[in-house]
Amino acid sequence: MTLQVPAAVPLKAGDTLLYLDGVSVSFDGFKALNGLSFTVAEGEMRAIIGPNGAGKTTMMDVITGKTRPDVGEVYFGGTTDLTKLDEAAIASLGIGRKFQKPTVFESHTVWDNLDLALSGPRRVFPILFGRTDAEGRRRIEEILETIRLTHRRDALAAGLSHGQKQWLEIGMLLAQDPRLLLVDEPVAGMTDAETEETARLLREIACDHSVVVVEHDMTFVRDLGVHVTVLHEGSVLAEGSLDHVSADERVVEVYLGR
Ligand SMILES: Nc1ncnc2c1ncn2[C@@H]1O[C@H](COP(=O)(O)OP(=O)(O)OP(=O)(O)O)[C@@H](O)[C@H]1O
Repeated sequence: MTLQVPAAVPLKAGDTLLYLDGVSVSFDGFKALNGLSFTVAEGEMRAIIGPNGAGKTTMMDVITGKTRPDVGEVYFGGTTDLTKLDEAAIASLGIGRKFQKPTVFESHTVWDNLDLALSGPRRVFPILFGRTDAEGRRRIEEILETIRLTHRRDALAAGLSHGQKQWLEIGMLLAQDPRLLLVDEPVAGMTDAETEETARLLREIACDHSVVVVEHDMTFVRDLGVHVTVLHEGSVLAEGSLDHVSADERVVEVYLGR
């Protein structure tokens, strides 16, 4: 095991869960991120909005270690330098990511999907032999309640609606007990009712997790009722309540007015 000595931790990162400062990423000379700086506090839910190409996916890729920044600082929990770690190490710190397209195991039941996700590959063996312990079963029941799928527990994931598959995948993230959930466009393709329910569901999850949600659906972002960071051309254009950023002429011009 290598000891991580937080040598030159910026003091300002100390009381944040997620800290990005001056992060830039170039692809063939094009700056997808350009001096991106923002922080997320422990226990906070933050919405990230911005036009296509603003850098939202690249930002998620940097946080999860999929893409290395050319310059800039990225700290988790105040002291862990994420730019030094690979994707697996970052995931094991408790940063869980949900991509836009659900990737549940279609031929398994809702229950088994959650069981498999509960604490990773180490547990596949007990699951195969039906040996998930009482604590594990209690945790799955709790997650089923949160993701509104208790009544579908024995259904094959293939038979769920698109919205329910998204909820199941959020549940699979929860099963890994992350400190920070990164959720990419969760309501794309959902019905209005599912979208409303998803805002409620994420607000419940945010009571005991930190969450970063990327989303284009403004009705949904309003329902979340959280601070919003507006990205544009790889950096932060505006930040604050949705009402605050909606009143910013620059935000209207590059995004909301479109
Ligand atoms: N691997 C790559 N190679 C070259 N260019 C890339 C790469 N990844 C992203 N880009 C470019 O960087 C810019 C930012 O892309 P990114 O996907 O982060 O934006 P986004 O805000 O997530 O957009 P969307 O809302 O469409 O998902 C875009 O112009 C994109 O074409």
